[in-house]
Order: sequence, then structure tokens, then C-alpha cells
Amino acid sequence: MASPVDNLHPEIRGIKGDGQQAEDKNQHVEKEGGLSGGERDMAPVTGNSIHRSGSRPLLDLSKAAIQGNFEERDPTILLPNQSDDISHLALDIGGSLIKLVYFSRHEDQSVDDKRKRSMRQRLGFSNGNRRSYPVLGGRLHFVKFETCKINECLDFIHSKQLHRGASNNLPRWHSDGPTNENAIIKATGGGAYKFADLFKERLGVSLDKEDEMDCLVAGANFLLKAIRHEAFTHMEGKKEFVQLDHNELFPYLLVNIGSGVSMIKVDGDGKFQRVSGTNVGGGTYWGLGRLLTKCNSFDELLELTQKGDNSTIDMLVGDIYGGMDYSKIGLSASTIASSFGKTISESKELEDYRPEDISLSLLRMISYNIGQISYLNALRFGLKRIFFGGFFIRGHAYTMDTISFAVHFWSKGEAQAMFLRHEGFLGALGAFMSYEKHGLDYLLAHQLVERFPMGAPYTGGRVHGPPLGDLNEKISWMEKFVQKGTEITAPVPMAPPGTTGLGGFEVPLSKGGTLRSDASALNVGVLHLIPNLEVFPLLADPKIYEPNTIDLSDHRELEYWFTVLSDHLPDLVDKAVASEGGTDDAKRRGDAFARAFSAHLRRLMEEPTAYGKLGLANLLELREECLREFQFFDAYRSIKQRENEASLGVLPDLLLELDSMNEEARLLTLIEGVLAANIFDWGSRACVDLYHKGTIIEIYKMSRNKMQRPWRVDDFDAFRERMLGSGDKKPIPHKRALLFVDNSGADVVLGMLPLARELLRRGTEVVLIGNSLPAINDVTAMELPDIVVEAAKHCDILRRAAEAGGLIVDAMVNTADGSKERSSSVPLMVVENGCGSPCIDLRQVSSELAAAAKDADLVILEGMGRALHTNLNAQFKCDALKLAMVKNQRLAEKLFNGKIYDCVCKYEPSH
Ligand SMILES: CC(C)(COP(=O)(O)O)[C@@H](O)C(=O)NCCC(=O)O
Ligand SMILES: [Mn+2]
Repeated sequence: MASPVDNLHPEIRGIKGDGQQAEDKNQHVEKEGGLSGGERDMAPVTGNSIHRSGSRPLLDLSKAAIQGNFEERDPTILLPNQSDDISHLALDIGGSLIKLVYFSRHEDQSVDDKRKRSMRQRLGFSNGNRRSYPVLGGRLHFVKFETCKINECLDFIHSKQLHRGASNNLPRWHSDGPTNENAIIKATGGGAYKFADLFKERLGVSLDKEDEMDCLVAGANFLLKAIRHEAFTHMEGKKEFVQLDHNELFPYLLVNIGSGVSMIKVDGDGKFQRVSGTNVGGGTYWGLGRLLTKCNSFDELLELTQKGDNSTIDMLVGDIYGGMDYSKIGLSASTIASSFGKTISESKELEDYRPEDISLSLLRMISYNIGQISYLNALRFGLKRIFFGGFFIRGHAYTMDTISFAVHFWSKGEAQAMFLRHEGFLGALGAFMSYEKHGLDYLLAHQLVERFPMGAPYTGGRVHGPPLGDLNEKISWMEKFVQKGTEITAPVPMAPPGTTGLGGFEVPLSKGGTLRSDASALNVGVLHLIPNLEVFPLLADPKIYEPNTIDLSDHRELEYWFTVLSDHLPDLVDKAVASEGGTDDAKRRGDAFARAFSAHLRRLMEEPTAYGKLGLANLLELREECLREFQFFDAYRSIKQRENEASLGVLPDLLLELDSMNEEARLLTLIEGVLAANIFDWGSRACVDLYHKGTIIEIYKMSRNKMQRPWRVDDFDAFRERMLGSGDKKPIPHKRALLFVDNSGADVVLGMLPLARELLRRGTEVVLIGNSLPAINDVTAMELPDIVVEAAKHCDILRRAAEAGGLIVDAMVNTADGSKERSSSVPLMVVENGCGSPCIDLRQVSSELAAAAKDADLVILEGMGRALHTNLNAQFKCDALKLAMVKNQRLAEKLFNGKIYDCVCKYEPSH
């Protein structure tokens, strides 16, 4: 059917052009016999192309209007009659688990204030580089239920109203109206057929069945392209995330291990071929295992392996060679020569063998076999990368190690076995992707942020009851556990590292009682889709950029930071509760926050890679996110206000003092001032102890008096030369400087603002970059304009620049043609950075900041979080100055062989 949407540019339509669709037709060829993988894989696949079902919702373009400036290149088009209805629920209903992927609309809470509007005009962008349509901000949730508890799943869908208005054009997020008669939910897996009537009966929705193989591939492609720490290797108990180059992703082999196994050669989006399979898969393990061990569930069987010793069952190379390796062909004594082979030479009965050993032998036999066949197929097509997914794997260390060993051994290290964090959700995600209007396929890694809320029952995808909906439920859940004296362990699994031993075939080293998990749990969080995040354009090479300086894969380092953060917790809770008026409700939330954050810490201590690659920045951000989850939005608000006021009180004297100096002395005093004032950091234990010893101004003065060069890292001379030149040579001032400011109070008022003033005085435009959300006592972009306005009362340079930058809007005079009369001064602007953490990952900054960066030739990063924990080693395309006081003894030792309160002034000119 022709529709107005067909005339739109594909980007605006948010759907693929027809040519693209034709190209995307799936090549779906059954080449080999045998039973295939996936829970529905038992039936052979036909050789025909399979088309996605064509339920394409149309855009309602009536009353469409361009928002804002008509002359912009990519203006925002408002579609007032178009609902925000990204189709928002998809299911994969398998034999044992139901996987749900659903989207929740993220209300845009950002304030469109005067600052933002004037900044957009000044920086020449409306919505950043954000596409007008189709991607909306929101969250992608991953939830699962046991299929035998399908009623819980239906209740959950109903309670969240996820089925309402599916595939119609009604706004669904707040809908209280009746369920749409024609509502359709995309679903894959055998249960999409089996339970279709139940869904119709209970929820009034039809299930639109999507091909399982299509879904697996679409899900895998999306994850591999869009999620940074999705794929990992697992060898000898060690998990390592793999950075994939999107341009070199294809072709790869996708091995889906369900009841049977499918091997799919993936050549692109929607381009794949099922090249092989094996009937020896998860069903075989579970079926044989059940018969041989009398276990009642798959997870029980898997759990047995934890205490198993396969050498009592398997014939090892050493058994044949009298304990020796067969080194000539590269086989160690512990390599399995024949699975279950030892049992033939012993006159024992089944009862004489331990179920634990049987389960482990079986698991290794099947995993090894799959690994080997996979490699042979990869070899057939010259593929180097093999991704394994499917319900059989379940993040289980033995399974992954065994598969990896087989691939590594037979390929002599040429091919790589990789696993996916969301492996259990490939099908559901693929079904979700098959709604053709969400535009998710266009999202890139930097527009996705994964968070791990403490929605306990579904954190990590663990199945134990319906996920918790609201805050109150969450708090009650925590309280319940405390009453019962049960420790809340953040709910995800994993055997401890190093359990499988060399080559995956030794007796497990750890005999830990249980497989610390329901073995089917998955380490997945909630995926926040934030379309207006961008990679910071001044990064020298985003591909090699690594924000974290400290590597937390060193366990001692991890332990240290965990202890620090745990020690901080009581004080933080006090501050948070006080910031909310100290009410009973605040205390209850405070308690719950502490428990939730401790649970996360314990979980990560147990398995540091549980939430993806872990750096210190992630831990510090997790703490802020956890506070927000329990509705503490600005724990240090009053402290920040108090310190701002006190510092603004002494600013005039400082400015007078500075103005009495010559250029050179002034520049040094300014840098000293920034370093000295960076001591006001409520995130540092040592500093907080200091604050009891004097007033803000006393501490500031003491800190300034102690500033003695050379600093621990001291590139001041090089910076001075760039700024002031040497001899008669006067350098060209920087055009625009980006100042990543840190803390409120003295830090920004007495440190960074005077430095900004100096740059302005020299004709450099200044952009102050503050956090989008509060983090400890960091100053936010929202708070900065008021601080600047107050400071400007004492300083003409700041006032004129603030006026020119639109920060003092009322002072600007409207001229006859409606445009603002600008003062001749260079502007001072304020921009938000897109994050709410004491650190910053420059791969994900606000589009506002990315736009401001375009004309910048100087970046100044201030503070431990932004210049030391992250970005100390970051390289920029322009000049960069990193300024910080090291307020932690261990960090000072580790990074600079120094001591607490050392200062860092690292200047790196552009190359
Ligand atoms: C949280 C912080 C990164 C903030 O430092 P800032 O960026 O404000 O200089 C820092 O205070 C920190 O690393 N604190 C934890 C360690 C400690 O208490 O020493
Ligand atoms: Mn800070």
C-alpha cells in the first residue's frame, strides 16, 4: 500500500529503503542433514527465503511541522499526531524459558532553559546530530520467566501494560483505555505457536510469529554492533572482552546451542545461511543426564558438574600412556582420549559412579564435540570468528572453557570462540528488531548505556518471580531479606575464575559447593538508548581510547577500591538522607540504597566482569546511579550551595590579587589556584577528614600555601610557553577552550573561573563543561550559569563574556530586527557533558558538547575523576591540559610513585 511515508527520506522514515529490503532477503539454505539447533530446531529448515511478516506501522504525518529554524540542515520534524509507539514488547518462548525484551519510553526530563536555547543557536545545532526520527530515548529491558510459569509472565505483561496498543497508533505509555482488539506482539520460539491462544485469551493480543533463525541472527548482529562489551572469550576460567571492529564483523559463524545445534554463517544484516548443525546438543546433555543421574532439572544437572571429576569416567591420554603426555601430537596426559571410555574397562555399574562425575563427563563430551564441529565448519568457509549462543551455555564456565579449548586446539589458535553476554536473548531481541519502525538498527555503541538497577528479581535475568515494579517494592524486597537474616547477593551467577584448570580438562580447582547462581542467569542490565550521545570529536583515535586508567582486573586493586567505597557508604547515606530532609521515608530509602550498592559491590567482587568490562569509573558511576535509583537526586546539594557562597565571598579579593600580577606570575598563580582548590572533594576520605579542621577559606589558603613546584607531574613551563610565548615571540591565542570543571565551591569559583577569565582576557572563547546530573559535589551544568552570574557581579571580563555567551540573557538588548546585540567580547558558554559521574568516558558525551568541541583547540580536564581515574592517558587532536590534586595515597603511589596531595599538571600539545 502506498502511503505518504514512502516519499520520505529513509532516515526520516526510520525504515529501510525498498532496495535495501530486497538486498536483505534472507538466504536460508539447508545444506546438511541432521537435527538443527534452537529449541524449535528439530524440524529441518526449508530452502526458501523467509520474509519478515509485513506488519509495518505507518507514520502519521498529518500536521507535520518543522520545529525551530527552517534553515538548519537537519531540522527536527514534529509529528504531533504520531504516537511515540515504538513497538515495545517481543518474546522468545522456548521450551524451558520465556525471554522478554521490552522498551519503555524515557520521558525527556531535560529542561529546555534559556541557556540551552541560546547555546544551541550559538553552536549552530538544534538537536545535535540526532536524527529527527525514528530513534527515541528509552530503555530496553531484558526479562525472563520459566515457561512452566507462563502465568507469571502474562501477569507481568499485564501489570506493566506491555500489551496495550501494540501495533496500533495509540500512545501506549500512559494508556488506561481498553486493550486494542488487533494488538499484535512479535514472538519467536515454539511457544509462539503453542501459547498463541493463551495470549489471545488472557491479554487479547495475537502473537505475530517470527522465524527463529531470522531472529537469532538479527539479535546477534544488533548486539555485536551496538554493545561495546558484548562478546568475550573464555579460556581456562578467564573471561576477556573482545573489542570488535564493526566494519570487520562479517562474515562470522553463529552457533546456537539449544536442544539441537544450528551453525549459521552470517554475512551481513539479514544475510545468512544455515550451513550445518548437530543433533548432539543441549537436549542430549539434559536427556542423557537425566537418565544417568536422575536429576530433575537442567540446572540441577549443571550444578552437579561443579563437584564433578570426569577422570573417573573418561579415558584420558595419561590412562593410555601410563600417566605420560602424548606430546608428539600435542596431547597432554589430562586430555580426554575417549569420553566415558574408562567405564568399559571397569566392572562397575551405573550406581558405582558419582552423578557429579557423570554430569561433568557428559557436559565436556557434548561441549567438546560442538566446539570441534563448529571449528570444522568455520574452516569450511574460512571463518575466523565463532560466536556461541543458546540456552545450553548459560554463562557456565566449564561449558565455555571446553568449547574454547576445542576450537583453539583444532584450529591451532587460528580461530576464536566467543560468547555473548546477552546470549539468552538473541531470539527475543531479533523478534523485537523485526518491528520495522523503531530505528534501533541505526543505534551505535555510544548511544547505548547499560545500567544495572536493583530490580532484584530480574537483575541479571535471574528467574525468581515477577520483576519488581516500583521503588516501594524494591525497598520492601531488601527489607524482607534483612529480616530473614539472608544476605542479599546481587543476583547473578558464575563459577569463580580458574575453576576449570588447564585446557578445560583438568579436575576443577574450585570445589565450591554450588554453582553460584541459578545456572541460567545472565549478566545483563537495562539498556538505555540515548540517541543524543556522541563520541567526543577531539579524541585522537576513538578506537584505541580507553577511559579507565586503573585496571581493575588486578584483584588487589579491585579489593582496595571496593573497601574504599564500602567505607564511604555510611557517610554517603547520612548525606543522602539529610538531603531529603531526614524523613522516615528518606531513611528507609537510604538503607535500601546502602544494601543495594553493597550487593552490587559483592557481586562484582565475586565476578568483576559480571556487568561487562569493569573500571573504576564504572564503580563510581554505579554508586551515583544507585543513589538515583532510590531517588536521591543530589545528596550534596546543601554542601555545594554553602561552599559556592563562601567562595564567591572571597572571589573579589582573589581577582584583585591576580590583577596586580604580571602575566607570567598570574598564569602560575592561576594554575596553582586550580590545583589547590581541587582539594574540595567530598568523594575523598582524606579530604573529608580535613574539612573538620577548618573553614573552607582556611583550608583553601592552607592548600594554596602548600603549592610548591615542581609538582609531581609538572609541564607548566611548556604550557606557559604555549600561552605566553618566549622572548619576543607572541603566540596566537587559542580560539576556543573547553574546560571540564569538577567540584562546586572553591574548586570552580576560585580555581576554574579565574582561569577561564584569563583565557577570555586573551581572546579565547571559553566553554565551561559541567555534569548533566549531580555526582558527589561536582558542579552541574544547570548550576553553572548562576555561579557565573554571581561571579560576573565582581568582574567585567566575566560579565561581558557571559553576556556574549547568552548566560546573562536579561542584560542583552533586543534590537529592532529582533536579534540580540552582542557585546564585542568573546563568549563564555556553559555546556553539559552528558553524564552523571565523577569520571567521564569521552566516547559518550552530549551532542551539545560534541558541537562545542568542533571549533575548540584547547581541552582542560580538571580533577581526579576526569583527569586521573579517566583520561590520564587519553590523546587529543588539540592541546590538552590535565590538572588535578591526587587525594588518595594509593593512587598517588600507583600512578606517580608519589604521595597524597601531590599535584598533576600534564600538558600535551597537539601533534
Ligand atoms: C570520587 C573522586 C574521583 C572525586 O575526585 P575529583 O574528581 O572531585 O577530584 C575521588 O574523590 C576519589 O577517587 N575518591 C575515592 C578515594 C578516596 O576516598 O580516597
Ligand atoms: Mn569531583
